[in-house]
Amino acid sequence: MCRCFVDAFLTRKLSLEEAGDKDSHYNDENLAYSVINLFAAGTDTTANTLQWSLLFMAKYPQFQDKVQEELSRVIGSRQARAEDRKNLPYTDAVIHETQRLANIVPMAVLHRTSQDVTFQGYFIKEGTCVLPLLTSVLYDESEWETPHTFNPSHFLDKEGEFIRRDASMPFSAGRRMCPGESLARMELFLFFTFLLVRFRFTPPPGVTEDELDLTPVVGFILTPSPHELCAVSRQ
Ligand code: HEM
Repeated sequence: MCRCFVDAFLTRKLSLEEAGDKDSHYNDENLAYSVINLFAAGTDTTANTLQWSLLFMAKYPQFQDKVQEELSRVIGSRQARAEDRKNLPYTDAVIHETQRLANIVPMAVLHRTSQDVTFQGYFIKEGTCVLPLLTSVLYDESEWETPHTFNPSHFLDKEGEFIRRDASMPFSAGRRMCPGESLARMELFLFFTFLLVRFRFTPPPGVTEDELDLTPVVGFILTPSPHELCAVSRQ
């Protein structure tokens, strides 16, 4: 019976051992690191992005209104399914804009050149550490109309249809870009819509929207500073 990633890994390990392969990559150390990677790379990132999305919704009620109007009109009070995304362009744009402005992995992950390279006239020696600064793309003033402001229109055309933007790369780019992108996008869509169908997010009593502070806590991942928000039932 294969219930999960760990079962699949252990089954493969066993069959390789039975076939006499004692030196495969399917060993306990790699199993532990893979599980750690899945938790570290796959849980914090999505949870953080969701925190940012709720903070943006509480701070900008005019955008929350539009998301909730679209959700009520298209799916009503039921839970969204993956296939609903194409019919929810405004909601999709809000999630993309959340990822752009939240910029949670600003320096992607450290890479090292495997050989000497000349890139755009710059010589980079083999073995040099390279940090791809995603901030430079996500906040690029030549790409975005209002790079430093939350603006879902960045991802909408004149008819209100969702548009992809090349400069939207919160998962980085190239061969080593995030392998969890499609899973993360699906999770963000399902969790965000689930919450917004059921709740209205507001600042707590006595706090204004303007007082919600978007300054991130700086670390390897940019997280929102701790906030209290109210989740008011809509049903
Ligand atoms: C909002 C969610 C997420 C964001 C913004 C994100 C972003 C990133 C970024 C920027 C990188 C670095 C890519 C590079 O080296 O240039 C990365 C790597 C990685 N991500 Fe994600 N990620 C997310 C969710 C996930 C999920 C859900 C998983 C797995 C379940 C995952 C697994 C990984 C792994 C294993 C790597 C390392 C890949 C490698 O070094 O080859 N991530 N992610």
